[in-house]
Amino acid sequence: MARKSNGSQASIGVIGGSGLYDIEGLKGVRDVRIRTPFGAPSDAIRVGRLDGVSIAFLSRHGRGHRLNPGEINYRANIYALKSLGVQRVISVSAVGSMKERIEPGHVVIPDQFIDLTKRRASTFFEGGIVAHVAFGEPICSWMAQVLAVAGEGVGATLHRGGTYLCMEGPQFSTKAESRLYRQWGVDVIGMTNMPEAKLAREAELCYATMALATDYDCWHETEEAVTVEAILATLHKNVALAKQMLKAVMPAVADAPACLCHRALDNAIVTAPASITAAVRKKFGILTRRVFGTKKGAR
Ligand SMILES: CSC[C@H]1O[C@H](OP(=O)(O)O)[C@H](O)[C@@H]1O
Ligand SMILES: Nc1ncnc2[nH]cnc12
Repeated sequence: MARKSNGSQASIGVIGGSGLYDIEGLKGVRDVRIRTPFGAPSDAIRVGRLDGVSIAFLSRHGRGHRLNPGEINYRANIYALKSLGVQRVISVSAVGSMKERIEPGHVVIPDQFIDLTKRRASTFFEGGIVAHVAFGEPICSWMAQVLAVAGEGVGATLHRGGTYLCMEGPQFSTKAESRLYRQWGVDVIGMTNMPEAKLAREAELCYATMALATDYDCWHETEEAVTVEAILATLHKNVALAKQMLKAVMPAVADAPACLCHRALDNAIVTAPASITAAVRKKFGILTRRVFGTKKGAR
């Protein structure tokens, strides 16, 4: 069950991407500024209730869209959500379509990722503690299912499953790259879901993405190559749909059953407990408390 709001706590986190800088209809709103051992998140986190369900909303690029995809402190964002009690994260993202059948305006719920990012901190587990979490199924299948049902319920043209390729950016792809990714079978392209999804898994949070197609990137022979102008035009329409989907999905997410995502660190930490210093244990507090607390340390 979702934890009901006790002021600054929420069990569901929403990370709003391009075009989604706020959520309408939140009641009892509080903006919480959080400092984490990994630095500052993209913005203050807005905590409130949507139809009685407590949620924490974070603008990925910051309000006003101040951070490019490579500048986002993904570790701080995920850590900050975890520190508010969040257990499930819904990511909302603008993406380019790599398939003819995925038209701008459609919604994709990806189930796989290809990570081509190059210069981002992509793990919490370094500097004295090593962990290797399983990532063969990077998306929480239960969350993906309820997002799909919510999308279909509000009339979205929705594609269940698909591979999201995450590029470094901030420049868009070359045509050669775009054609290559199509040969790989990629469905959508974006710049932000990696390492976000990896970090969510390390933090034992469920994670699923509502990917809003805004353009056909630059591979398409007859459509114009992607521009920010075209993306923003489609985004304004998409964002209304995203907000409807978020509202529709909340009751189901709030009543979610226990999930394996919440045990991702079971058997993942390889550092011998005796080798983990007190300072490292302190820094990793909320991330490792469950495993160290229940197992008297990892193997
Ligand atoms: C302004 S379009 C390009 C921008 O939009 C996507 O971000 P997000 O996933 O946060 O919606 C894409 O990855 C780029 O960062
Ligand atoms: N074509 C594209 N490439 C990368 N990120 C995007 N976000 C939206 N459209 C995109």
